[in-house]
Amino acid sequence: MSETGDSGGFAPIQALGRLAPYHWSAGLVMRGLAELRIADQLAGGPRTAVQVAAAIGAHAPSLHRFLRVCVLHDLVTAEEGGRFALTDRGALLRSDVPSLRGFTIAVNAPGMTRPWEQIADVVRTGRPASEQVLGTSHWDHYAKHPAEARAYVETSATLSAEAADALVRTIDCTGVRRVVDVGGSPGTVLAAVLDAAPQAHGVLLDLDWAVPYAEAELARRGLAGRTETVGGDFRVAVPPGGDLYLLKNILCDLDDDTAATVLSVCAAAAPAGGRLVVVDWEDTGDTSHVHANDVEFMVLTGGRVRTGDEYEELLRAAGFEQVRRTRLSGFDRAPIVVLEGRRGTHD
Ligand SMILES: C[S@@+](CC[C@H](N)C(=O)[O-])C[C@H]1O[C@@H](n2cnc3c(N)ncnc32)[C@H](O)[C@@H]1O
Repeated sequence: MSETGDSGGFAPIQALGRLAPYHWSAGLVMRGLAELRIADQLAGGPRTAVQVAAAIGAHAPSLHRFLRVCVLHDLVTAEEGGRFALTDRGALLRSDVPSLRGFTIAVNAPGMTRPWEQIADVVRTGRPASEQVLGTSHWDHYAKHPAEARAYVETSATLSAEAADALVRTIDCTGVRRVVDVGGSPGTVLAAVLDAAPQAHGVLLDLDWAVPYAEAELARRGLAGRTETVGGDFRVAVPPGGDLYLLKNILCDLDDDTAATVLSVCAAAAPAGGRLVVVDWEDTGDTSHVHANDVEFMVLTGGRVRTGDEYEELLRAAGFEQVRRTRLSGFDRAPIVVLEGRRGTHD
């Protein structure tokens, strides 16, 4: 807000009027820009809508009108001669460099946006909306919508890469022989652990639809010979005999009862003394970006972001002892906690 009480040159009511319409929001405009691969076309320099439309096979007058809305979200700028230039923000939607293009498409896909349309109901009832609006759970929706699944998995790989590198600097991988990554697709985290533990073999469990993505990634990383993949439901069973069980960003998607079930399933599969490592968003008490993730889980799956104490309590209740807690460095805006426990010797 400026000193005069304006917001971006608008009176508050006008500013809110421009913020309120969901379908004008940066998210959906970015999704259009990303799907049309417009940023790729502008990466080499400013071009007119006619030039871009010819390259991407679009209706030039409509593209021109759409690009003017992209200007409002600082994705492009309008230049002389009717040309549009890419901004630094818009460049993050290119498809030919590591970018947030996949993320933008994935988080604005119907599997995510349609449950969010029920936000008032979710808040009223305390129940997630996916089943009600999609007719299936959040994760099973991907089995029926491969394009959304692909965008989600690509995003997951991009977003997990940095955390996976931080994780292998945080936990001790010395002497690990058999790592079981529970809900591990697309394999980014398992690959990082196996790179840090060259003596280890890896097993990745995920839902059937997600397994091929993990297989492709593990093969791409040259790890096909050191890994096996299993399709299944971690609420029912996980592969036995691991000396290290990994659950990264799994508990945040689960309500307390299901989280307790999954941890008990892991405890039953692990040998006495077997290690469990939970890596997840942490509610540190301060308002942070993690609270947006928290509401996302509330809406989509009924999960939630927990405090370190809450995670620790879940681990201990499932029979994991000697619980140690640390945090991944470099994730201050959305803290990520790491809890390590060992399965007790008693059953
Ligand atoms: C938020 S992602 C985390 C992926 C990975 N651990 C990471 O951090 O990159 C959750 C994963 O759990 C898998 N998943 C969800 N429900 C599952 C279930 N009931 N059984 C097995 N996997 C499941 C999803 O398919 C997805 O790959």
